[in-house]
Amino acid sequence: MENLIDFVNRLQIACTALGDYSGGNNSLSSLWEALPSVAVVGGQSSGKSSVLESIVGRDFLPRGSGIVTRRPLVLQLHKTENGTEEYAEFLHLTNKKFTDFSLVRKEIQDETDRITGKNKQISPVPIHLSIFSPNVVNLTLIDLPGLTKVAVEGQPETIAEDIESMVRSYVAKPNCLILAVSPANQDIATSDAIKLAKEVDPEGDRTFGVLTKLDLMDKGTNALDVIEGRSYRLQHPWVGIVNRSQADINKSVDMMVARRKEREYFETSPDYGHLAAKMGSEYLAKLLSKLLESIIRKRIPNILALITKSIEELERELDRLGRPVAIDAGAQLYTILGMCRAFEKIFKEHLDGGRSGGARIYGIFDNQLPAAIKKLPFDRHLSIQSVKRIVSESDGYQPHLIAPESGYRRLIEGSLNHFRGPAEASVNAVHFILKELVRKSIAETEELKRFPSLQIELVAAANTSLEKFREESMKSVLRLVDMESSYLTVEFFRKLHVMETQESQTLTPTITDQYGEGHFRKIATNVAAYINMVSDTLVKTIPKAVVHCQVKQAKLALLNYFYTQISQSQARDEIDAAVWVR
Ligand SMILES: Nc1nc2c(ncn2[C@@H]2O[C@H](COP(=O)(O)OP(=O)(O)OP(=O)(O)O)[C@@H](O)[C@H]2O)c(=O)[nH]1
Repeated sequence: MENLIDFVNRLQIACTALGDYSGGNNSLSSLWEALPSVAVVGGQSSGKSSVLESIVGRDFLPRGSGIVTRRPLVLQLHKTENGTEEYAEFLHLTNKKFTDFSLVRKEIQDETDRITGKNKQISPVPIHLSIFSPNVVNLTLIDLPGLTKVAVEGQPETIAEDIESMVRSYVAKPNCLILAVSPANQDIATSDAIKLAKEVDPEGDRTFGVLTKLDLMDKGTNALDVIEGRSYRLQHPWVGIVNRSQADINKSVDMMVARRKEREYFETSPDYGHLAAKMGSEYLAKLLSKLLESIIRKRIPNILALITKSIEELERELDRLGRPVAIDAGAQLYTILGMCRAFEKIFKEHLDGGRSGGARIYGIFDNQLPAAIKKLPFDRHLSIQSVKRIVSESDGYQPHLIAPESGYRRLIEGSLNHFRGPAEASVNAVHFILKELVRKSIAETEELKRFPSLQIELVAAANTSLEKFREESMKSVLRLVDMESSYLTVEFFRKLHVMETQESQTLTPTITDQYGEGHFRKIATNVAAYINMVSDTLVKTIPKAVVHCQVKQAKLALLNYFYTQISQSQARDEIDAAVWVR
C-alpha cells in the first residue's frame, strides 16, 4: 500500500523534471494530470501553512505578510521507521539532506525568488520538497498561493486573477482532491476556498472542507452548523482544526506539543467532544493518506495505460527522429563515416545500375558527342575557297610543286581545333550529371535525413572533388585532341599518295589541273577523309578519358576530400585536448 503513494511521488518528480505540471507547456498528453494529488487552497491567512505544518509535525514553511507562497510547493511525505532521523530533500538540490528545518524554510524562499524575482510575482513552476520522517503518513500535498483580493506594492494589478487561475488549473483536474481551508471565525458563505471548490467540483465529492481557527470563535458560538454539514454540505465530512496561534508561533511552541494540545482541545470541548475522533490535523492526514491510496489504486490501470501510450508515442517519435548520436568524438566519427558509406553506396548504385542516372552518362557518349561532332562546320572550313586561301597562304611566294604539304597540315590543324568544343561539352555534361546524382543520393540516404548540416557539408565536399575531376578530365580530352594535331598518321597519306599515282598514270593531267578547282577539291576531300578518321578515333577515346578521369574517380574517391577534412579536424581536436590535459 505504501508503495502506491511512493510510485505516484516518483512519477510526479519525473513529470516536473520534464516540464509536465499544471500550467507547464507540454504537447504530449499530460501524465501529471492523470496523477491523483491533494491541493491545499484557501484565502490568505486562512491557516493553510499551519495545516500543512501540523500534518508534517514540523515548522518549515515561510511566514510573513503579503503573499508568501508564490510557487506551488509539492510536498511529498515519506513515513520512515520509528527512531530514524527526520530530513528533507529538494528536487532542485539532489543529494543535499536538510536536517535543520529552518534551512528548509530559507531554501523555499530562495528558490521561490530564483524563478519569480523578489518583486512578489507568482510562477506555476513547482518546488518539490520531500520530507522523510517517522511522524508523517505517506501523503503528497500541493501548497498553492493563497487566494487574495488586492495587490500589494510591486505586484501586478492582475495578481488576484493570476493566483486564482493558477489555483484553478490545479483544482479543476478531476484527479485532484481539494483541501479547502476556511477559517471558522469567518462566515463560510464568504470563503474563497469553498467558492472555488463549488465551481470546479459542484458535487463536492472530491472536496474536503477544513475549518481552522475553531479556538478563535466568539465565546458562546460554535461551528457545528458547518462541521455537521448543515451550512454547506460536502460528500466527505468537514474536519475541524486547531493550529498554533500567532503567539504560539512567536514562542516557538513545538509542533508535537501543538498536536497534543489540539487533541486535548477536541477531547475536552463541550461543543466538539462527540466528534473528537474525527477532528484534528493528525486525523486529517490519516484520512487523506488512506483516501489518496485508494484513489491511486483505482486509477493505476488508467495511469499505466497512459504511460504505455506515451511510451509508444515517444518510441514512434524517436523512430522518426532517429536514435541518439553518441557524445564522444570517436563514436561520432564512427556514426558520420557510417552515414558517408550509406551515401556512397547509393551514389554508386546510381552509376552502376540499380538506380537511375548511369544511363544518362552513356547517352552523352552515344548521342550527344557524335551528334555534336557531326554538326562541326567542316564543310565551311574545307570549301574550295577556304582550301585555296589556306593552301596559298601556306605556300607563300612560291606555289607548292607537287603536294601542298604545309597547306595540308594547316587545313588539318584548323579542322582538328573544332573537336575541342564537343570534347569540352562532354566533360561538362558528365560533370553536371554527377553533381545531380550527388544531390539525389544525399536526398535518398535515410541516415542523413535528420542531419541537414552534414548534408550540406557532404554536398560541398563532393562538389569540390567533382570539380577537381572535371579539371583533370578536361586536360585529358583536350590533350587527346592536341595529340592528333601533334603527329599526323603518315600511313594515311602514304596510301593516298599510292592511290593518286595510280590515278595519274591512267589520266594525263594538264598543267591547269594542278592548280585548278579539281586539285583543291581533291585536297579538301583528302583532308575531310583524314578528319573523318580522327573523328572516329575521338568518338571512342573521349568517353574513355571522361570515364577514367571523372566517373571512375567519383566512384573511388568522391569523399576523399571530406575524409581529409574530418581527419584534420579530428587531429586538431586531439591536439586541443592534449593541450588542455597539459
Ligand atoms: N489561534 C489560531 N490561530 C491560527 C489557527 N490557524 C492559523 N492561525 C494563525 O493564523 C495566521 C495565518 O496562518 P497561516 O497558516 O500562515 O495562514 P496561510 O493561509 O498559510 O496564510 P498565507 O500563506 O499568508 O495565505 C497565523 O498567525 C497562524 O498562527 C488556528 O487554528 N488557531
